[in-house]
Amino acid sequence: MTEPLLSIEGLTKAYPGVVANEDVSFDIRAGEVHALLGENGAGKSTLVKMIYGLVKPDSGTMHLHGSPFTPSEPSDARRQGVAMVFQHFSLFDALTVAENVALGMETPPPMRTLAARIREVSETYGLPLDPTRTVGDLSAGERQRVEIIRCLLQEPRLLIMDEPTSVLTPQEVAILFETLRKLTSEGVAILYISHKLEEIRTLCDRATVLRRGRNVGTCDPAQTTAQAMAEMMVGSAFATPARRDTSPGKARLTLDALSVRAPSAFGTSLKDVSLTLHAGEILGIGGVAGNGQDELLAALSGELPVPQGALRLDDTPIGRLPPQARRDLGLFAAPEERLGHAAAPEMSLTENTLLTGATKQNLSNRGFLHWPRAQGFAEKVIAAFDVRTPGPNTAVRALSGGNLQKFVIGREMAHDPEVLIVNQPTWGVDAAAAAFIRQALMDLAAKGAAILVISQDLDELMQISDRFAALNAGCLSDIHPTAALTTEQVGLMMGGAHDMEVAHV
Ligand SMILES: Nc1ncnc2c1ncn2[C@@H]1O[C@H](COP(=O)(O)OP(=O)(O)OP(=O)(O)O)[C@@H](O)[C@H]1O
Repeated sequence: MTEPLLSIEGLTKAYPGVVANEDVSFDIRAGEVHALLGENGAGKSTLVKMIYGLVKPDSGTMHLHGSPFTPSEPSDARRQGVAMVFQHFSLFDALTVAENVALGMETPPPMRTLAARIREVSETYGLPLDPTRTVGDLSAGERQRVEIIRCLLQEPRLLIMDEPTSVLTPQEVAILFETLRKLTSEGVAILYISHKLEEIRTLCDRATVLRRGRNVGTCDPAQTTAQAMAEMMVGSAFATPARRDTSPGKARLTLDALSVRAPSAFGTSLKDVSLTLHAGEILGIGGVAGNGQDELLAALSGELPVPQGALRLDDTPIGRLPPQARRDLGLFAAPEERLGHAAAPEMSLTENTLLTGATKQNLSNRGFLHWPRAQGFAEKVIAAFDVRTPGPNTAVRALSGGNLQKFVIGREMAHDPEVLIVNQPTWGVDAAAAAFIRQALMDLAAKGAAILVISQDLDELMQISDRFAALNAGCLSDIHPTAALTTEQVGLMMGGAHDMEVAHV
């Protein structure tokens, strides 16, 4: 039996109204990939923040290599060999890779030495990255490599990764797993948070499951089915989404040869994009992040004005209408970035209902807000989407990532939209909640809504969408019925084979 690298004994941390971690104990061994599982709000982020010195436990102890470990801040944790790659990268777009890495170091070496070190680590660990490239030009996978290399330069003994594969292509996931395996062969331990259970079964040696802040057990993922792990997290069985029979209705939303410049320097311009979205269908748009997804959502939601005639809702040209005017016509949208875009972090859930629901739910009248009604609407969303929070007056920033996602998607769906555009609807959401959101989208389509789902999760799109297209460098592939597509054809569409022939059934 290997001596534990890190032992955690009875860690407890409470926030107002919620115990995020309660008496959590487990060990992490050198050279293992240890998964930390749990549904949204189970306390995973809180636990790793305590290990990384960002949050101080109320009680409990930790030992690193047998010595008491009480990191007072992240730099203290880093000095003792603990590194962390966050879900949200903290990089400056306008700086180079090497400059970004230097910013994270307490005493950076001269730039040439650092660039050489980055090249060396990048080659040793199979993470291709040029230190002189500007970060704004990098893909999500390459940005993540900057963060990983930044960590590896500190030669960590424990590397914590928070949902590292949610932004990666399948090929990038394979590269990352190779790197992690090399690290573990050198004795580094990896603490790995993810909701992707099949990946955990492939990669991880052990998994510890948190449920409502408590450790409910450790299992061997290779010997446990994904469904069994999901049920351990939730404490009960849950239903997987069931496809419905579809009969698409009339065309509702039509985008006609839209070309539009990206609003930001590092965005992607849309090139000659045409699509028709019908009542009662889900149209899935796949593709690797950064290929025009944000711009497409912005053009459809009204945040990015386009030529008036390029976008029509039924027969009405709406290209220049702002988001609120589109909502008045029944078109709602939920963007990918939940903090700061879909929701205002410092405002309460009740206040956040006003952002998109003021008119549709009659939450304001001649400029006066109707608070009881807004609160009632927030409570309805919380109940319908099982948002774990002490109540509607909680600030958005206090919600766990997955619970905020449930709130944002639930808020738009609760308006009973006629046309709904969503980007990454289940990003960071646990298996049971993802199944719930997917089922809710299918039910809404079955009631006649026209739904466009942009997602990087191909399995999700194959499961819920009736037709599928892929975005690549701002161009949209042809649109095909999902049921007729093979994985290989989908890969080709994502790679930019726009005029491939697909057998229609
Ligand atoms: N700063 C904070 N203030 C108040 N409550 C908080 C704070 N941070 C976390 N919480 C609460 O603690 C609980 C655990 O949250 P945590 O972020 O650790 O969950 P998680 O398992 O990482 O969830 P997810 O998978 O959704 O990211 C949640 O109920 C959350 O609302």
